Amino acid sequence: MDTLLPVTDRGGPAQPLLLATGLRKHFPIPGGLLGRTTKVVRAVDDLSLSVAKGETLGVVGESGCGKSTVARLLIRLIKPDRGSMVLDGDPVDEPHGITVNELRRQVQMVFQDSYASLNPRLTIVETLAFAPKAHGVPAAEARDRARDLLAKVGLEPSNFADRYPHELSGGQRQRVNIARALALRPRLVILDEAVSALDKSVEAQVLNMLVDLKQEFGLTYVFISHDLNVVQYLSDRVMVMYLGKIVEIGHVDAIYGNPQHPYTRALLSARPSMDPRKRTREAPIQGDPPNPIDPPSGCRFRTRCPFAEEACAKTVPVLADTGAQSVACLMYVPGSGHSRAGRP
Ligand SMILES: Nc1ncnc2c1ncn2[C@@H]1O[C@H](COP(=O)(O)OP(=O)(O)OP(=O)(O)O)[C@@H](O)[C@H]1O
Repeated sequence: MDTLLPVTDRGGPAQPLLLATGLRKHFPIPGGLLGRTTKVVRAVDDLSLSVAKGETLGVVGESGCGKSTVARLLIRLIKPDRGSMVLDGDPVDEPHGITVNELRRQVQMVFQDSYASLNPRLTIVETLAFAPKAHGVPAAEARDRARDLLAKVGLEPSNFADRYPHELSGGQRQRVNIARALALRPRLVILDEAVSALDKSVEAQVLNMLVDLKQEFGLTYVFISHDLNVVQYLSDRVMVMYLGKIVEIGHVDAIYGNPQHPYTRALLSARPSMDPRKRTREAPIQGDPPNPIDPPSGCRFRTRCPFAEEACAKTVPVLADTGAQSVACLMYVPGSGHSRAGRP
């Protein structure tokens, strides 16, 4: 079985809505004499993923591991150095496949900062009608649609349509951002820490709204968050990133119930659990991630891994299918040279 393809609950491979292969993004750092680029930040390195129609793919990992860079690559806010993407069978490739403009219609993004994302000079209804008008929807229809969308995100149109962003609370503004993301009837919505700035009670309301909207509009989500509990609640599958790479990916129950990569195990053990019986005995993760300008050779996690051996410095582990999930660790590769190989 191709380990990158998501698996439906019935066990068969699901049709990917978005397939990204070999994405790489290295950010040059100007330095030295004449500002020549001498070093690069390896933000995302040869990363492949697929998102199935109708699923929510959760993305987790420590700060700086490349989650937002993946999001920005998927919507082409930034161009990959390498790699390709296919949206519902069509390559994202000008001039032969679908254009970046079309990609950005079908794939929308919601960011964390609800205020910075909105134009302070536009009323809410103008904000929501803006993109549809730019795509040729007549003004009156665009405004009607905007009012409908406001109602869908729980904001009474007669009360909110003519307000400005500064007159709204953070939760209300984020509802507007979500409505705006839906205005062009996208198929995939990428939520990058979209609920992280909200109070817990508001966050819960917005999460439930996201679940309802997904159902009503037949959406697919990529949900990026540092909050492991929220990711577990919302996701069908979860992708765990470390220093620009996927270390583990699979069904949410497999990742949370039986994490296999030493990094995933350490990450999950660090999360607060209300139930003392559910606290794991795993050693918490030590230290900070290495500098992405000069990542360790072989496995990038080896400098913090309790199971690291010489082989881990020599071989870059690729994702290996272990059944319910895929894991990039030599311990899961028989004959890899790791003393625990095949019996981690
Ligand atoms: N425009 C840029 N120029 C240089 N380096 C960048 C740029 N954007 C991101 N980076 C670096 O790339 C790496 C990945 O960053 P990214 O924002 O994708 O991580 P993240 O997992 O989303 O982090 P966080 O959870 O803190 O948002 C980091 O080391 C970051 O400093």
